[in-house]
Amino acid sequence: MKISSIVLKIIKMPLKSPFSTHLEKVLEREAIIVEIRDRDGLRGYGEGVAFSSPWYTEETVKTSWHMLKDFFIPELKRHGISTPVEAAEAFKKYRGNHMAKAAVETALWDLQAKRDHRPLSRLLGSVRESIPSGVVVAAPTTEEAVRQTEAYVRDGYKRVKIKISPDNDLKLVSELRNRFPGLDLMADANSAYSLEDVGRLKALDEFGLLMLEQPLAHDDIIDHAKLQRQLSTPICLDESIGSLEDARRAVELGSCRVINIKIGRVGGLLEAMKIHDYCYERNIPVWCGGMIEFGISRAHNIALASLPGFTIPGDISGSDRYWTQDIITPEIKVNNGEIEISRSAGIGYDINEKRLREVTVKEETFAF
Ligand SMILES: O=C(O)CCC(=O)c1ccccc1C(=O)O
Ligand SMILES: [Mg+2]
Repeated sequence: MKISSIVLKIIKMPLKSPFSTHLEKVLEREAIIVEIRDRDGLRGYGEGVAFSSPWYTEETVKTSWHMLKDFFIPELKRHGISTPVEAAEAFKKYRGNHMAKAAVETALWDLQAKRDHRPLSRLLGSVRESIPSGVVVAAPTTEEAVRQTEAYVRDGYKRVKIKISPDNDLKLVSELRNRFPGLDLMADANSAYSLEDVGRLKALDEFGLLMLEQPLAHDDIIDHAKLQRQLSTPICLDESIGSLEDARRAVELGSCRVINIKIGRVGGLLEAMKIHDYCYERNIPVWCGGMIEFGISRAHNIALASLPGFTIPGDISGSDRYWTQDIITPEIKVNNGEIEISRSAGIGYDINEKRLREVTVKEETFAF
């Protein structure tokens, strides 16, 4: 199997409603689509999940494009690499830029599974038929958050995550708890707190949250360990975990009891699976994080989240959570809180070429 060409695209689409956090208000999503074609005519797809500005991690759409064009695609070409495991190995010599690496690596996983005529979930080792679906509420006011939560619970979502900061935490969490006493509810702070807020965070212990995600700094595991010792609510780390080594250090220090795995944040599916395996052996629950993504990345997330250690519903919602129309067909649907795993080869969804064309703002082809 040899790669014949790689096509990079930037797409842009407005969100159905704003995604509000204390760090950023996302109104519109740009992403990079990677299409890898082989000499037999098969096509593998990946999605670069960096945002337009570096508010969540240091990468952006533009830095990802630069890394892909000037380093990662030439690296594949130079060494005749066509498998995801070889690509992950070759990319190790370049520091960081995990989302750009994952965009290519995930496209190669899709291609590999299509070559093998198997669903990607099966290639990764899953036997599940469906996965439970969770949703994120990131509304600008408590009233709006309550309204959205009601609608998502009615739609069947099995777990709701809210975004909190010192500006809204106790009001929002207590209001939702009053209205939905039995709901599987968790809160993500995206580093809105410091150890000085330990009193505020201890007050949240009363509300039976499934977990508290990334309360402290994005690059910290020391203070999180100090905080975890004072909280009964499990801490889940997101931003702090960029690799298996990060996960090992955080677990050994007691910085968290749960890990959010995002394929883009950790540099690809291979590293994501290594973190899963490490946690699975130690009975540490993991779940699959979300990046307000389009259907290609969502499909890769579904395959990953079908592995046995993913015991908590992830931030994997239906295509209609954010988009009036997705770039894949069929769109991802949530039925009774579950997403069925496609039985088709690869990611299991086709590209909606017409929709993709409509939203493409930049395109470049690299011949091999
Ligand atoms: O994809 C989703 O549904 C939202 C997931 C989410 O909360 C999120 C979205 C963008 C950036 C960071 C985060 C996060 O988990 O911290
Ligand atoms: Mg998070």
